[in-house]
Amino acid sequence: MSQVETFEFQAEAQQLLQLMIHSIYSNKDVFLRELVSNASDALDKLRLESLVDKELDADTSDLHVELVADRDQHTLTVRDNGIGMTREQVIELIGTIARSGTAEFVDRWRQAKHDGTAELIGKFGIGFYSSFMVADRVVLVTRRAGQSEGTRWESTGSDTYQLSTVPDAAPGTAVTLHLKPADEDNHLFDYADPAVLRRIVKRYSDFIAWPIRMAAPEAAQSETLNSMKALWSRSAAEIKPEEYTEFYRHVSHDWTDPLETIHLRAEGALEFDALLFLPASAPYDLHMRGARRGVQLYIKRVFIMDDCEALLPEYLRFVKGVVDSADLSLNVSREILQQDRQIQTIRRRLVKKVLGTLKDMLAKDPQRYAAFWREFGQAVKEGLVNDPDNRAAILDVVQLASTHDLDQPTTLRAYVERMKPGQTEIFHLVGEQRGTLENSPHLEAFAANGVEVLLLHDPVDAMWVDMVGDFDGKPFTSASRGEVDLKAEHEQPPAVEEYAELLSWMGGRLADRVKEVRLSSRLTTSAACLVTDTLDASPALEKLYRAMGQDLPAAKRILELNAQHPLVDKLRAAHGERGDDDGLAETAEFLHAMAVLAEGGELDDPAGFTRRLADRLSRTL
Ligand SMILES: Nc1ncnc2c1ncn2[C@@H]1O[C@H](COP(=O)(O)OP(=O)(O)OP(=O)(O)O)[C@@H](O)[C@H]1O
Repeated sequence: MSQVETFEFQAEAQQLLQLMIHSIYSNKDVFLRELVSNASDALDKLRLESLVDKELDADTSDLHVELVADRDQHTLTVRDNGIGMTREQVIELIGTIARSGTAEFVDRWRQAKHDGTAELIGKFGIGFYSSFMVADRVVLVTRRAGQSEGTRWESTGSDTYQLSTVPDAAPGTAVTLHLKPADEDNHLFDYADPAVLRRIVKRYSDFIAWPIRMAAPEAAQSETLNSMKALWSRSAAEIKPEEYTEFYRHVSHDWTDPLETIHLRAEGALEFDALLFLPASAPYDLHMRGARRGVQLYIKRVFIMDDCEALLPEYLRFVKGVVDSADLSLNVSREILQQDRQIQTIRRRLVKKVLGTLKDMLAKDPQRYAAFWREFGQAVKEGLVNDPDNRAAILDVVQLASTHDLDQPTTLRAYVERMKPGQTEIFHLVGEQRGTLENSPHLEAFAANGVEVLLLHDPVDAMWVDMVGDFDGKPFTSASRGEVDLKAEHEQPPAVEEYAELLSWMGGRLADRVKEVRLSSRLTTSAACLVTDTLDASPALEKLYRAMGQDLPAAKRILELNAQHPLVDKLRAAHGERGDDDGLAETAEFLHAMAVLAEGGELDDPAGFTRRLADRLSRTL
């Protein structure tokens, strides 16, 4: 054997390994599912690569996974004759946490001092490292298809691993676990016992498309442990819920149960099977750029690719599963797929099916739907912007916070049913913080008149609400834009003439910041608020565009004053007596600053504001 070199695991990989070794995760059997899953992926990859690259020197005549249990040595080997890994790949894939964002996530998780690993494990698959739940030493020997030499990797799961070159390695990958002693109280079984292995494979890996064989010491022939039936091609009536769950875990690398299973079999002109899942909780990278998305694509049971983006729009990126089409060419590439008419038709069907499933869930099980919405609602709302064809179906399943009941989000349908006689618009208020919205001065007259307002505080809300226009013929109208006309009975007509001079003087004084100063019909208790002119973009939308790197010039707002407020009334009287002086100008500035703060905005000169306010207050004492 060649020289042995020692390497250090990447720091985050070490942390993850420690979590595995000291795992309190009770179900240790799942290590085998992870290893078989990796082996099955490696077989898929080799078959695909040999189809694409006719020159590849690889034998694909008997692709399979093999379990070799040695009770005397107390070892278990999981072997595949799949694609294998090069030395560099072993270092990259096994020595580090390769997937972007995962390392950062583990770090943040540790810093937040979360205890327990079950939840962490649920956030993303641990894969190969789960071997260290059951073994105190792991040896991996692998040879990449087309290469002449193999690589041996060995580790006890501490800080380092050893690498060496193996000239005569068999093609594919063999992982040998030096098993920890069985400790059934701790759910650690004898994984060199064929009966235990049979049970685990049947339970977790039955649907794997490749044979999983076990050499039977007493018999000449090895036995195949799994039925190998592609789950999606079986009829839904004969599939047990556990089978769906295990399949979900296999495709999603999630260790929890799916929230919903969608099994679709399309027949006729375009034939395809789809088995889709809605996860119970969002992955940590749901809102990160470049996160993995899409489902697996199979063509006539042959695995073609993971993360096939062309099959589902980005706003449904959390959907996991498999699509198997009967009619595509095996030579497809990602670029071709985007253009392919059949793929587009399948995609349309899948989107309709997913949105239809959401609608049913909302009607039949609102509580479960609420859990779904908490996790994925923000992503679904992106569809209102990006998928105009399905806008109506998305609007049907949207849940929004509302002043009607601050603890329970509402559907738009329920809002419309509660609209007051004569109310023709759906009112909403967009902002960044839910709390700021709830207390916003813009809501005062709405509250006084019992008119419900939707509180939209997700970044994407600012975008869709302007784009969508209406629901059920009722336009979306911002509570902080243009004039409001609530036709309140108690309201006194604003004393426009009395205020004309004050308004025009203040308009001049604040001209660099506001378009106009006018009397408000939306305030009952606050002195002032800022509103957006009818055709201007809301500040939330401006901010969103800026965050996306598009510089939208800031539109000036309109300052509205409450004529019933003593401060405004006294300012009018003082201005009538004294005209323009510095003290009054400062009060005008204060009114503007208060309006900015009340809607959660930022002052241009917060330090100057507090200095002037402190001066003022000290004079009142
Ligand atoms: N038997 C194998 N044959 C070839 N490559 C493998 C094998 N086992 C693991 N790998 C490579 O190592 C990578 C890391 O494996 P690991 O099980 O840690 O994570 P994963 O399967 O990618 O995802 P997850 O962590 O979500 O399970 C795999 O993506 C694959 O590229």
